[in-house]
Amino acid sequence: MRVLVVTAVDAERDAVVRGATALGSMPSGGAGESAEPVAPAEPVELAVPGFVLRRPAPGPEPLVIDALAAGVGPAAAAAGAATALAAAALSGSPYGLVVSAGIGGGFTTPGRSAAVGSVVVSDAIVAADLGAETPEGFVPVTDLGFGTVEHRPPAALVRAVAEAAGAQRGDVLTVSTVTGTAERAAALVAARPAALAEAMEGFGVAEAAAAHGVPVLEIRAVSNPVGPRDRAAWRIGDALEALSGASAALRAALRAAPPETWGSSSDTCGSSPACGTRETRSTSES
Ligand SMILES: O=C(O)c1cccc(C(=O)CC[C@H]2O[C@@H](n3cnc4c(=O)[nH]cnc43)[C@H](O)[C@@H]2O)c1
Repeated sequence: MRVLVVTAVDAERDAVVRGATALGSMPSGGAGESAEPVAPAEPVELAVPGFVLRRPAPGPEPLVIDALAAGVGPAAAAAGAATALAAAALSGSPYGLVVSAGIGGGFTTPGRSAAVGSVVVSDAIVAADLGAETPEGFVPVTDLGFGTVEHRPPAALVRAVAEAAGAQRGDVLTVSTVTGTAERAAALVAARPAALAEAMEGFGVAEAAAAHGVPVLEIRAVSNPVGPRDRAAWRIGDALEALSGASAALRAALRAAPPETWGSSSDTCGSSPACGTRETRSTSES
């Protein structure tokens, strides 16, 4: 299977490549075996129009992981993901999974919270601010009769990756404006009580994946709490380290839980018109 991991910036992409390469360099069974690891091979660079993909050295399993830094925000993420997906489909080797990965903010809710340095795997990828402001409050685009505001990864895959990564599962919100007040953080959680993390790219990646009929997942390593702006509280190094670990876990989970175990109930596309008909999605559904 081929997997496309989309990050915002180079530092995140490199953390993903480091993690995915570490397990790939194990001689046979992966992490935990006593045999000496071989020296990891250098990642390979591949050009797609407008972007460069990095491919960690492959492991023994028939799994190819490509990592792409597409830029910050949902529009850049969607453009990068869609370009790579289209190039792969046209080359006759479509991706079987797309992952939005990077650092993010962690919510603190009455029931549970995502601490700095921890990892969140998405039960749902949610466009939290896609809609209209009205005198009665925020109205999501779906209530206006358009599109979708949520994509749901295959539940079995979410469980497998979260377990392998020692991560929490929860909703990951995509915002175009980083939350900077306690009031806004509380409003987001009130609208979406299962929210555990916030970032700026997941929904864009998910829309591109849905347009190609490919399952999607989001992994966020928490670099800061969601709430009042406090740059001094950021722990980007710790989060990138956690992202690396989660990328190794992703590779291990995909070995243990290949696509045929994900079940047929993935509602990645939901009712989104972006998914099109089965015919328009057929290039990557084999
Ligand atoms: O200047 C600020 O106060 C500020 C606060 C949080 C994040 C930023 C960014 O510019 C980071 C954007 C980048 O990192 C991801 N990210 C990390 N933490 C968050 C967050 O709390 N909310 C949303 N996005 C976050 C994001 O996906 C971008 O790729 C600036």
